[in-house]
Amino acid sequence: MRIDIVTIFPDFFGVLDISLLGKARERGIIELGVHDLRDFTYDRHRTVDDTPYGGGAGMVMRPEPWGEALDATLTPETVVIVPTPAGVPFTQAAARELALEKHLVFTCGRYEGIDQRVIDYAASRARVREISLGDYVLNGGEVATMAMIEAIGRLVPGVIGNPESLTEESHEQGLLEYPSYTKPSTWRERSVPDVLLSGNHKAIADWRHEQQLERTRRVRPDLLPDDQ
Ligand SMILES: O=C(OCc1ccccc1)c1cn[nH]c1
Repeated sequence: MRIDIVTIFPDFFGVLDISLLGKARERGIIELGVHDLRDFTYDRHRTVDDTPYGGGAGMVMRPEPWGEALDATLTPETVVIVPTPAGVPFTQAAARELALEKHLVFTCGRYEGIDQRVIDYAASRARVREISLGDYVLNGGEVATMAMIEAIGRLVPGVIGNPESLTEESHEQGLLEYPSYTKPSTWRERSVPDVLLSGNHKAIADWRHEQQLERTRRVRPDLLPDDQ
């Protein structure tokens, strides 16, 4: 998979050289390109924003630099991901689907956002997904992009050593994950549930599923179909 990011803060993504994604890049499983939007401006001040038509507070990102940045990165098979509070909620299912794509381009908006014509133009050239991480507002798309790249990157085939560990995570079967324990079996007067020390794999699996249901009922009833 190739990932391109267009941003006015390219240094922000230096951290993607580290850890799991750093290794996936070394192994050639994921290719990453970070592009400074200002490299696609031609005025002396490398201007990327301007005042909004129709008035109102704040600034809007100008279309010209974005058009050039997209021309330099888009292919017909690209999925353009636009982090925005006005987007479709991001889910583990979306991460799984996007992990199978060949090419993702993340467009990091700042200020009040990107001129709408850029999104419309991109949609004439490639698939565009306007995605929200949650119902809150960040100053720009960079943090949201980092989170999505981590959620998607770890699902790209070959990135995680043991894909088995991916099947029992929260949200994988639509439920929250069961509580986990490791040595010592007693810690500060608190002991690990006996069933987990029993060696009875059926009882352990049943206990874990019940814990998933109980935790999901308590914390995220919205995830449960009405009959559970
Ligand atoms: O703030 C966000 O994206 C950055 C952004 C993009 C466009 C205009 C303002 C801010 C965001 C919140 N949830 N998911 C994404």
